[in-house]
Amino acid sequence: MLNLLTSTQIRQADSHTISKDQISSIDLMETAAVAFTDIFTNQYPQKSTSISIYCGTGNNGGDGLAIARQLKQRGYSAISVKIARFTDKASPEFDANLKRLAEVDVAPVEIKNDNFEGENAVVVIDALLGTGLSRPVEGYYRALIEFLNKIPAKIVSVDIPSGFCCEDHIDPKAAVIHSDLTITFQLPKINFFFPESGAAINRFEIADIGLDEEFLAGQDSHFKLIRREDVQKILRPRKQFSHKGTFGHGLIVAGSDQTMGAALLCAEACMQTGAGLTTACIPPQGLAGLNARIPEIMAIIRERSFTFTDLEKYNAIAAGPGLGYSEETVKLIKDMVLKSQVPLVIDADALNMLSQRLEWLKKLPDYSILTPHMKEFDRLFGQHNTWWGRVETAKKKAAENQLIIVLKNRYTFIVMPDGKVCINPTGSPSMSTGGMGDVLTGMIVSFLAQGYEPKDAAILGTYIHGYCGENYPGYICPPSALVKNIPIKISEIMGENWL
Ligand SMILES: NC(=O)C1=CN([C@@H]2O[C@H](COP(=O)(O)OP(=O)(O)OC[C@H]3O[C@@H](n4cnc5c(N)ncnc54)[C@H](OP(=O)(O)O)[C@@H]3O)[C@@H](O)[C@H]2O)[C@@H](O)CC1
Ligand SMILES: Nc1ncnc2c1ncn2[C@@H]1O[C@H](COP(=O)(O)OP(=O)(O)O)[C@@H](O)[C@H]1O
Ligand SMILES: [K+]
Repeated sequence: MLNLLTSTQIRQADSHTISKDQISSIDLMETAAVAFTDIFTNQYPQKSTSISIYCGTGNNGGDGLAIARQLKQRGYSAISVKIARFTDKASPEFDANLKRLAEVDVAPVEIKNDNFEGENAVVVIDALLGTGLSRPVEGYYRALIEFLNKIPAKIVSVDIPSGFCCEDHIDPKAAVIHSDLTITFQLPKINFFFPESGAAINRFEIADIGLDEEFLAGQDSHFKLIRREDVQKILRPRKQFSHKGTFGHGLIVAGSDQTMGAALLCAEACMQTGAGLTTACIPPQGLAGLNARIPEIMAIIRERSFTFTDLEKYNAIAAGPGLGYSEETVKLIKDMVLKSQVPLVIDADALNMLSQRLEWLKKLPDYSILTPHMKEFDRLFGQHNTWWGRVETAKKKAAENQLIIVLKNRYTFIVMPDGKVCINPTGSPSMSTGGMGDVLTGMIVSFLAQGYEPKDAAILGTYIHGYCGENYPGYICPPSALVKNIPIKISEIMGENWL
């Protein structure tokens, strides 16, 4: 997994690379400028595009000046450079790049107060402030950022949108550039994955600047980004002499009169993800639908006062999707919490029951997996004002109770009992449709049933769920369509190894 680092750690990686590879800071900046320009020119190949580059006087501004020179040398003819010179301080690399800019015949304009001139460029490159941000942005910088956010130009930020806080709580009132594209150096920054960054970051791309990989991987960090190769390493091919018993038996306790679809989606996801057997425990009204839609799935009919006498025959159990909240269902779930010998996947209504009975948290089998969305999470663990706060709480609760918490969003956070936070990169807004979480629960329980470790089941389920959704060729991805694609998508990820 990719080790995600704080701004301070990335600065240390810069310095380490400079001393180890015996390259100068100015040369590293040049590498960064070239890597940025390669991506930028792919996005904007038209050399007549009018481009204004706004530079601060630190190293982010130094990058901006080097990028201006690169663009000019590559034949971009309509380049203008604006320097926000609000203090007397300037970094040596900034000064050096300012001198080099004269070589390509670009004369920068200096901005010294908030008397900004109109800006007609089609593209603005934002190189005002980078990871050296040391305090909230105020004064002329704030005014300039607010000015740039109002003009119609597309904004491409260098490394981070100016004013962006790379880790810790994001202040919604902070002055920050609203970028269309952020081209970031070496590593995505931790807060790129937090929902509050949505205003500042529409999308980002990574420019490799050759920092020492070993050093980056060796830094202490709780945040890891899941990559395709991690998933490929975990997935096991199905062996020739395997049979349905090899792949486990998943039980789905779900569904009520009004929300039977949740049970059907969850059970189908379990089957399509490869469990040997899937049983859905549903009310009698769901039986006809289940048999008609998914004949592969067995049913246990849940009449009033139903209790399980044979829980031990299931290799994995999921509870909650569309289950409904009644005295009967609470009793059923309580029984499972106390009796199950295998980790449970707890979702939807079962999570809401848990939030009223927090004493169950300690009683759940170790490595049980909770799959809350934001509202379910706050119902469980209290109201949070920021996602950073939510993730901090998830780390604490996962450790205290030896649980895995799958906190769902655009980038789902999979929080492990040891405090590790694995961030899932896959998925798309086409997946924001009711029923999508039910499918995720079915996929996770399926991997558990097949014998994967709970932490691996959570990673596989979440990554592959998002992968199926992001590749769906349509404006929305209906959960019932996603579910049919799961087997093909798993073999696509596995490549030649799928059998
Ligand atoms: N060789 C390398 O290291 C490489 C670095 N690279 C690039 O360097 C960037 C980091 O550069 P950096 O450290 O110089 O910081 P940067 O973001 O330009 O700003 C610092 C200046 O801003 C000031 N300032 C801070 N907060 C402020 C505020 N709220 N409002 C107003 N001013 C504020 C601060 O002042 P001070 O805090 O000292 O008062 C200082 O003067 C990084 O993002 C990447 O783009 C790449 O080229 C790769 C190689
Ligand atoms: N914009 C998005 N980008 C990526 N994934 C998304 C997006 N919107 C929703 N999802 C995914 O879809 C699922 C929705 O789950 P949930 O809210 O529990 O749905 P439901 O309760 O309707 O089943 C989560 O796994 C979430 O990560
Ligand atoms: K910037």
